[in-house]
Amino acid sequence: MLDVAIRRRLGGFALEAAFTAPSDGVTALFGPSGAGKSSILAAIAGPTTGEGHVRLDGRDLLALPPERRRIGIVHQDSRLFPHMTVERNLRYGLRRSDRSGIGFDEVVEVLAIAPLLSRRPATLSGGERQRAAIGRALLSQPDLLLMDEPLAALDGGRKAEILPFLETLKARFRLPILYVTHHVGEARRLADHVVLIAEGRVVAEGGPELLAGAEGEVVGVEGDLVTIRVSGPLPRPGSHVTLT
Ligand SMILES: Nc1ncnc2c1ncn2[C@@H]1O[C@H](COP(=O)(O)OP(=O)(O)OP(=O)(O)O)[C@@H](O)[C@H]1O
Repeated sequence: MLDVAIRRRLGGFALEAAFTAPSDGVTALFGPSGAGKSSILAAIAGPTTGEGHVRLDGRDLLALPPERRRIGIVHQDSRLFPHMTVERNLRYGLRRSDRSGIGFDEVVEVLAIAPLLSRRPATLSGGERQRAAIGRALLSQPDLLLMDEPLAALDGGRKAEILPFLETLKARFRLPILYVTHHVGEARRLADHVVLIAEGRVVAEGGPELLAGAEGEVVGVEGDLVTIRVSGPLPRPGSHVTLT
């Protein structure tokens, strides 16, 4: 199990978040813009500057320097090395690791990267770049995978293209994955566990049924009222959905 308790002051923003996540499967950190989701990931992966702990199966990762925590990160923009082919980007991740568990061929197969191996990032579509970035993160043999809105830069069609890959990788690699999003559909489709964040705090935590009946994008949380902006030909645009 992953047990997170973080307290940080970031300028005028107070982050005080505590939640648990299963050691296998996707935990969606879900909430409106500015809620503190990315700051939680930064606190887990970055230098230890505040109070708290991030215990993975009882071991506190914050007691280790960031480079020894075995955390893989996928950002909204792929951050692949532009001068390297996809294959060299992937092997870079592999080389950094002194363990072998997740294999190169397996990652290439699961993410269907084989046709992209000899190409450079600038020649790839946004979705292809993200698949390569996910592959690189997996090949660093992480004990924990952090994904910070990995689909946010993609349009609807590209998003739909990547979601099945994410479903396969969570089933295949059996890692704890913290997945930041403010899209209900993504959270509901991928998450085994949902943590709702607002104003630096956890306001609700539970199974994906927490999001049953909601569709769209979270724009606000106040007490029990979660405001979702509904997009597309769905119920009534602007309608409010209460999650209890
Ligand atoms: N180093 C910092 N100094 C001052 N304020 C900060 C710092 N880092 C984050 N913040 C503030 O903390 C709040 C939370 O930001 P954060 O990026 O974690 O939110 P988020 O939920 O990830 O939002 P989004 O969905 O828009 O990415 C914001 O108000 C941000 O301005």
